[in-house]
Amino acid sequence: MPKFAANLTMMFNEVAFPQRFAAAAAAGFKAVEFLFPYDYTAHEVASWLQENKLENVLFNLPPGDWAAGERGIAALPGREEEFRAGVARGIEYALALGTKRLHVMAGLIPAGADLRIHREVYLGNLRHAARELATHGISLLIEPINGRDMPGYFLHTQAQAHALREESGAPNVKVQMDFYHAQIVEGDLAQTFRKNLDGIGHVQIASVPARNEPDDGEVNYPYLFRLLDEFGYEGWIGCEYRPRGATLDGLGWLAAATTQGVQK
Ligand SMILES: O=C(O)C(=O)[C@@H](O)CO
Ligand SMILES: [Mg+2]
Repeated sequence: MPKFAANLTMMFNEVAFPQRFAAAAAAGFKAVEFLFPYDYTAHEVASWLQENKLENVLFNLPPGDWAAGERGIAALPGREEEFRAGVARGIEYALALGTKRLHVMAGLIPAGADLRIHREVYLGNLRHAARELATHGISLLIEPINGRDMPGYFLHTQAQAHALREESGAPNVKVQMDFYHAQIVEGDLAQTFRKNLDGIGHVQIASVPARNEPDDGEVNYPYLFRLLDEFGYEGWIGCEYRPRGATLDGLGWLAAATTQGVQK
């Protein structure tokens, strides 16, 4: 049965990050995801999860200098040492939080760069991270991101991500299929999901094109939720959207999905 996790980076921004855990739990969520926990100690974040009986289903490995505009370093030559240190830091947090999925961002590639070089670096880093994570039973996720929101990002299409996943040779490398990005890049969401089901480790949702609640725009989410159920998807669905107004006011879609028996 599809299960929904609140994305605390985008949702419940009415309150500061530490208070978003209680807000999500009060709204009925049993699980949360967020981009980065590193501004806080692992102990602090673990305590917010425990106090609110929440599971953390996903966060990202350190992405390089985010404030300076970096969006991951996994495909950037010359950053391998920093990448490995980031993997160790991510594992340290994942163990403290009980997290079983870590997303690794590939990075922005300069125009005209030799993509073969970036691909080789990326595969080498994926294999290293996957090996380290496997010893703790953690999956490594890679996510194609649309080039309108993130121009220059290395990974765009589902096919590209699944080809790299297979080439990594690591069974714990999975694709994070964000329906918002996938719809913007290529559409054909239902068939693409069905075809790649075994290689998908996490799903994220938002309306297209506004990236708000999944109850408007060009994607029919009630239909997709039913399909995910029929296909036997057992993973989490991260609600990675920017609420149009107050987060609670926009949760009607979740109540409807729950009533229809989508969420258990
Ligand atoms: O943009 C997305 O979609 C993401 O999931 C990123 O926030 C990277 O995790
Ligand atoms: Mg996403």
